[in-house]
Amino acid sequence: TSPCDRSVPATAGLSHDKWEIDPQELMLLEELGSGQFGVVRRGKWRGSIDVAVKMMKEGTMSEDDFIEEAKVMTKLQHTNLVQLYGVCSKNRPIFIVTEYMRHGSLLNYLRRHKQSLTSNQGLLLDMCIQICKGMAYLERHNYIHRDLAARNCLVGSENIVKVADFGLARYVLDDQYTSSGGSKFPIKWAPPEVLNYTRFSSKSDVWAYGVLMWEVFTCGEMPYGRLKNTEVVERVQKGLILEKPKTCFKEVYDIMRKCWSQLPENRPSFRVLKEQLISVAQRLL
Ligand SMILES: CN1CCN(C(=O)c2ccc(Nc3nc(-c4cccc(NC(=O)c5ccc(C(C)(C)C)cc5)c4)cn4ccnc34)cc2)CC1
Repeated sequence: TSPCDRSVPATAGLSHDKWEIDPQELMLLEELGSGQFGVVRRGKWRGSIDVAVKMMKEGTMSEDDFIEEAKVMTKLQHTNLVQLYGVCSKNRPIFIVTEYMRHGSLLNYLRRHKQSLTSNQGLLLDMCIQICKGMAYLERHNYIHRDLAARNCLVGSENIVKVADFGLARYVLDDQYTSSGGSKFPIKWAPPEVLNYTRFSSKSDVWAYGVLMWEVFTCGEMPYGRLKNTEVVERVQKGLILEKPKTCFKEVYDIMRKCWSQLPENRPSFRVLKEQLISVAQRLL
């Protein structure tokens, strides 16, 4: 049933704000895993719509700020963004309800299908293009992700790939995650200006996107292998970059390298990246 379904009394949406979901309309099913915030479960909304429900462990996020932001997030709609349907904020823990992606995180998908994916450059490039389209939409709406990585993208049916949890990083309370010196900070996906001044922008998302491309073409290897965070910071600041993945066209690696320009202004926008990747795909495949 779509929200404009007439079978629901017209006033129904008015009593609740439309981003507020009535928990009685949710049926919680199996656990999908747990992340930074606690348990995530598959569910059914209004009996038929497949959803993922993040149950936010108390004290893990600044809830009121997030609930305010959820109104904006529900308006961000694109085929390559995991759609936020709404929140259940009237009781604790709060629930974040999104569309369901049946194949889980892109990182686990790459690792699970490494055998068949390694030889399929076309599919790997298509995954990168899909994510780039989602990120170009966020860029157009001046929306910064702040934690773009293969672990934060999700895979649905027919090799659909979508960007998830955009903007959520701002509401994490754990300073091990939020401060660049913290043990949980995603150092390996951060550009120099984020490491030095935590200056996030769409151009810092572009740097992270370059690392995500490297994750895709290595089918889920850990960037910089077992190097410690301090060693990675040193290398990045010296301008050392990730080497070309074995199974990756040189033209594709050249695009990755542009995402790792030291200065943000020398990195391409997602809009430009999308055009470059599509033309490489047309030429090479
Ligand atoms: C054949 N395989 C069997 C195993 N398998 C699964 O179990 C599986 C299937 C579907 C899954 N889908 C989803 N899984 C999740 C999910 C599951 C566990 C953890 C998380 N992630 C989080 O909770 C989380 C992510 C990021 C962040 C910050 C703020 C740091 C950026 C905070 C919290 C998401 C969210 N989803 C949103 C839409 N669809 C899903 C997840 C797992 C995949 C398929």
